[in-house]
Amino acid sequence: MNKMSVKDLDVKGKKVFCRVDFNVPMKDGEVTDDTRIKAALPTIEYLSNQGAIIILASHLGRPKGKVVEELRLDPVAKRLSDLIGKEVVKTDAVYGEEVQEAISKVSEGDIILVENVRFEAGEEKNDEALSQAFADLADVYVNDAFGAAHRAHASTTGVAEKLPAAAGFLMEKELSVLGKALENPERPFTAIIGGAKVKDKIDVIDHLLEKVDHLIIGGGLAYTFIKAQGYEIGNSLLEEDKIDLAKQFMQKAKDKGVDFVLPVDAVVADKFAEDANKKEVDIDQIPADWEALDIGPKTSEKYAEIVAKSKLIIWNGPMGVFEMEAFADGTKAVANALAKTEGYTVIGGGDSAAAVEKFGLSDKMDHVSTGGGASLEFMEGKVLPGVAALTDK
Ligand SMILES: Nc1ncnc2c1ncn2[C@@H]1O[C@H](COP(=O)(O)OP(=O)(O)O)[C@@H](O)[C@H]1O
Ligand SMILES: O=C(OP(=O)(O)O)[C@H](O)COP(=O)(O)O
Repeated sequence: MNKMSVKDLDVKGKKVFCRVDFNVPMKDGEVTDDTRIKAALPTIEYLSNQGAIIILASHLGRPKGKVVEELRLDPVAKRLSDLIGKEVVKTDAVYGEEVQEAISKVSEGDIILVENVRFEAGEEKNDEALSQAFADLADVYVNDAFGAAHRAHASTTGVAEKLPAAAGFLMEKELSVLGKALENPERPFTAIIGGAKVKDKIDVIDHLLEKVDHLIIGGGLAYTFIKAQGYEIGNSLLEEDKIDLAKQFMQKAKDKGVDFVLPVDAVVADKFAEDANKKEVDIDQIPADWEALDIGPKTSEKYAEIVAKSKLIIWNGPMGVFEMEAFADGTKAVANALAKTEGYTVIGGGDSAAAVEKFGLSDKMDHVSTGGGASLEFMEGKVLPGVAALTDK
């Protein structure tokens, strides 16, 4: 990467404004999954050991420029403190005097976490004054928030333009793994795309068709393709206005010699519910009043075979409605196939990462990205603003 690394900075005794992605799931004021906090520890520990004064900043949820009590970062500060074995000073302010005062009271190696940056209306607007207020707190900037790198906000891009700005270790690792995978893939290279909406995955499918040997489609978005092949899909998810595009993708795959793989069978249900009546049918046999909520066993087997012989596999999006146990088998089967393969496996964040975690298979994957939207945009070939804003080497 041609961007400055945290390793290139002399941070001893310096104030470092470090953007992290601590947008973690919470319930009843407790952090329920600390994966993202753990993922930022190497950078935080390094800065601390180097004798920097660390001012951490993150968003949590989407408070839209207002203070939302449940979205305060106090539980996150507590969990970070437990993980790192050191006090973390949490401020109620996002910037300004209260934060300056906290900074003046701590010593080298100490850690401050400011309040949820999205409590400020200027954050998502990439407001000049807020960016400057962040810059005024510190000598240098480090961005370790890969999960928010696709956002051009005050704490991800604005402030980066005002201070020497470097990538943290998590940011570097994410970019390096995803970058290597896409630029110089080991072959056969397989991408598995699932989830709900074709609309959201158009760019990624289009970009991946230029790169992969096998493109596997699962989840709700598969049925627009099945419909495009001329089959009845009942009440399955359909984006009518994307049928033509689905046809174009299948044609493009043919032209490029890409193996475009669609479900051959499905688990159909008579309603969208855990206790629905369900049955397995071939893909050309979906009954008119039923909907396909998971890939079927033949499809799972076929996908697992492709995964087994691939050298590199990227996965984004579940194969079915995995939140309901009755329709989780397809997603489980694909997760297990990835866990078993000798190929290098990359999980593209979001729902797939949650699924892999739920099945207890995260440790079996080579790389589980901390960014859903960010890894998707990266896979679309887009420049991430949070990365572009960092200082060139
Ligand atoms: N066959 C299906 N029918 C309806 N929803 C599905 C199906 N397969 C997967 N889903 C849903 O897709 C959602 C995940 O989609 P996701 O990948 O997060 O993004 P997107 O909605 O943008 O495609 C999950 O909540 C899952 O329940
Ligand atoms: O959780 C996040 O997104 P993700 O679920 O797509 O990884 C990031 O923290 C970005 O949050 P945002 O989509 O509210 O900007």
